[in-house]
Amino acid sequence: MREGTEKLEDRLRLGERQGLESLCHFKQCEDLKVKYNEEMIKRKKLFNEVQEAKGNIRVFCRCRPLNKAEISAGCSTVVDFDAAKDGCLGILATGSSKKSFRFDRVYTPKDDQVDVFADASSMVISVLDGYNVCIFAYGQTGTGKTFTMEGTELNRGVNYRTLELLFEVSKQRSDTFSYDISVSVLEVYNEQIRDLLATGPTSKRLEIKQASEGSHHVPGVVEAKVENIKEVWDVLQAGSNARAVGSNNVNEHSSRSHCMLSIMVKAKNLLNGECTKSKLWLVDLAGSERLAKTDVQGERLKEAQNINRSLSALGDVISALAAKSSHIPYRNSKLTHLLQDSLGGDAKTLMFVQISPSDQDLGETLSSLNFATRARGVELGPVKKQVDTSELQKTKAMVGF
Ligand SMILES: Nc1ncnc2c1ncn2[C@@H]1O[C@H](COP(=O)(O)OP(=O)(O)OP(=O)(O)O)[C@@H](O)[C@H]1O
Repeated sequence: MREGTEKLEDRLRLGERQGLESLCHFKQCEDLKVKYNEEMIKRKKLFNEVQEAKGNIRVFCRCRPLNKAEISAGCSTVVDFDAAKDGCLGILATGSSKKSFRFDRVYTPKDDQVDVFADASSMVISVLDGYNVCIFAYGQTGTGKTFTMEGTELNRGVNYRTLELLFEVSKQRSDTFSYDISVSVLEVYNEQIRDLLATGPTSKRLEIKQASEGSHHVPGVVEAKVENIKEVWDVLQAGSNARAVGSNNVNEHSSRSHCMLSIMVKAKNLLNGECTKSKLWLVDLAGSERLAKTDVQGERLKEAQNINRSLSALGDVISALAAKSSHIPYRNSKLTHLLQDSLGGDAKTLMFVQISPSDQDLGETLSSLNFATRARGVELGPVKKQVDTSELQKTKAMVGF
């Protein structure tokens, strides 16, 4: 009898434990369901934002503050931010006339790096969903292109924040997706491509090739696989240092070359085996100001001609896209040829047009704003994922489809 009671008690304890376990399991399922629904709402929001972004080149305009030299020289501000919240910007041209411009966003000198990146983040994340993306900063020297893209150690810019966000989102999605992220850092100077991550002597000329599936790449360029944000910082620093090594005057040199960070993403959907390959370009362009022909000669003249040529080529590509021309002249410069997959077609493009507030820079400011206005009119093609079908076929074969 006593033995029977003990057995009964054991069975009750076992039943209680199993009951608790299934309750826990139920609770876990409920938590997962909530998490799943939250994730789906987030994805839908992102999808809507990306859909909204399709169909044109988005243009964000950012104006830096007047600098110390300008203040002590008594320069005045020609930019009117009264309607900046609505994407409108006024430029007080000569006399009392005012010229108005409209962009997707307008940032005043008071807006910080966090404000700027918040608006770019949905486009950045879409690279994890298989879209090609290009974000570039355009403008006169000294207007803050490098500040927006690279930032400073204490005030990091779009490049670092992009990778930080990509790691964060890929971690959140680790139940359903696996991601491989690698990074290349290139510089285009005088129409020559330089690999800023290459170590040792690099006498080899780097050229752009088209792969069989149509995408463009530079054979031989270092693609550094990055697993976490610490590694990213090291890679970005290595690129930045290499840029400095190649020149006597870093700032001078940086205004005369295009610095291009390429982030390659290979994604695998763990549920259906679908694989995508996509690329995100983050580009700090050379200064867009036109130098008077009489002011420059020798090496400086060659630099200026190459910058003019490549920025004109960028303008021509944008115009051809706007005109829905059957031929888009990507190959007229190294810059546009490199960006080919991420400019036009089914890619998403974001341009930061950087301006100075100073009356001394009025001419260059108007020229940059006109360039950006033309770019904003460009309609791109339908949104399509860069599905890597070879990987999909491999996975399907493995699971016996
Ligand atoms: N929004 C901003 N807020 C505060 N300082 C800024 C801002 N934008 C630019 N600056 C400062 O202005 C100076 C010039 O900026 P930066 O070097 O980024 O210009 P740039 O357009 O990249 O020039 P370059 O073409 O010569 O490379 C830097 O000292 C930078 O810190």
